[in-house]
Amino acid sequence: MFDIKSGLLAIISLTLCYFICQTIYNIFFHPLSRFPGPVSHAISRIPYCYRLIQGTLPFDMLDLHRKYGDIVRIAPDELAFSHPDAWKGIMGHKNGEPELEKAHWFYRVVDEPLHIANEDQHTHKGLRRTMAHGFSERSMRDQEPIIRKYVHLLLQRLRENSADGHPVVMSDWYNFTTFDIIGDLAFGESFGCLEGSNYDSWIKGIFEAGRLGTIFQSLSFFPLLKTVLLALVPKSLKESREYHKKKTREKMMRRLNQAEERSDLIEGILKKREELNLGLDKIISNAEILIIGGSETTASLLSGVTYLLLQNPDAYKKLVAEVRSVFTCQEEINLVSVGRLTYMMACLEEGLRMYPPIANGLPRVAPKGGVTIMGEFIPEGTNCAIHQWALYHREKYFEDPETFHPERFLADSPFDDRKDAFQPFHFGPRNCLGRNLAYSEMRLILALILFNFDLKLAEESQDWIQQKNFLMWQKGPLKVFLKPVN
Ligand code: HEM
Repeated sequence: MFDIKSGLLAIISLTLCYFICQTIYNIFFHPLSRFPGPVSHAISRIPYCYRLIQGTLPFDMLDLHRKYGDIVRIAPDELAFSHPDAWKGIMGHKNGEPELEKAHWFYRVVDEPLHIANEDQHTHKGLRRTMAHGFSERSMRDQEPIIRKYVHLLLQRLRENSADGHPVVMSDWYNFTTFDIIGDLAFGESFGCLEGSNYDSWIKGIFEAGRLGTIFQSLSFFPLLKTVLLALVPKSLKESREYHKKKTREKMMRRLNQAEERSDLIEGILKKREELNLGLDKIISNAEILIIGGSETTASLLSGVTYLLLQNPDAYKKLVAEVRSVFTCQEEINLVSVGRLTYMMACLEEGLRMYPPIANGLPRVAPKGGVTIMGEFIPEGTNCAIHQWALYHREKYFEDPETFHPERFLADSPFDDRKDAFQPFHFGPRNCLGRNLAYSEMRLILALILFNFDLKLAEESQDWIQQKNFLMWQKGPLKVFLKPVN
């Protein structure tokens, strides 16, 4: 007689049997089984998700590469690469062959309109060509007055806030500045962070999105669980999301209603919106990705490099001497003239190496028919990623990687490094469109601060760099004493 008990037993046995067969297949017969890595990662996606959600993935990846080598299997269907040649193999131009598309489980976690950073290859090309105008040398020259306006407000705020002799939270001030600048360049108005000395709720949402993003990415592998959890999201959270969308829409409508032409980052796609078939939602999602990609990244690096300089007094003194000798007054400091600061550039590069704003690997997927990377055949459907923080901390490619040595990036560097491993803005047709803007903006801000103030790290921020990473660094307050130079 078939009763409930034996039915249940049969289901449990079948499930167990399925998992055992799956485990044996993943370890011994899967096309990726020849690649080294921890058995737990070969069997299941869960260990990867656990590290991602815990915020320790960048550091764990370094341990894994040290133990297993340049190519590590970090999930049943994912390989992590840690070698200079991997950039070209995974992200390089493919000369007519299909590119490795961005992994949907990582890039498209919510049902929102797509944008330049997560569109498929074909649509991306047109968008990028159009948006590139806003990032040209000429546009950047036109954008300079906007950028300067916020940097000058930053200097004013720093003077006011340091006057009582207390340390200022530099990490917040860098965030306020870069969010206001990109807000203006993408939406036609700032977030008022510097004005109000406060974060806008829009920006607080971005910080929360980092942690939530890792959870959603992990849930992509467990769709049933995702559906259940989404159904449990409280009504208040859904309402606040709707409110956020409404405010963003109003922001963009104000930009669209501006009559005069504006040489900003969004003008290009506004002009071609019909040709590219871009509705308001898509324009907004592209503006949003500019804010997310263009402000937290530069602000993180500015905080990181400030910390590293203040922990390395020789480098700090050398940089201050450079800024104050190349320029005699602050009016000389602009987006172009900061190009004369060679030591500053080396400091920023070294900051990007030790504290890359995009620390984790962003997975791409091997196309139909597979692909060859670093001489290895990689079967189709395999996720492939390069984890920057881990790669830049490997002794094999960077001499004395734990120490801040800007000299390694100078022309006559005595360091025996593999510089081609260093790609903080990624590589190939989907590399960072804002690279030049980022460098100019960061140099302008840092140069003006060092020209105007002497800096000292507060005691409570000595270990500031010990952070977790949830797609972005979980920066604590970076407290710094500022003393006006004159
Ligand atoms: C230190 C600062 C920055 C770093 C380290 C950085 C890094 C990156 C990286 C690694 C990517 C590739 C992402 C991927 O493969 O999915 C990227 C893409 C992008 N970045 Fe940046 N970024 C920075 C600043 C900026 C700024 C200031 C902007 C301008 C607002 C910007 C705009 C973009 C855009 C539009 C893309 C997408 C490009 C495409 O898909 O064609 N970034 N960035």
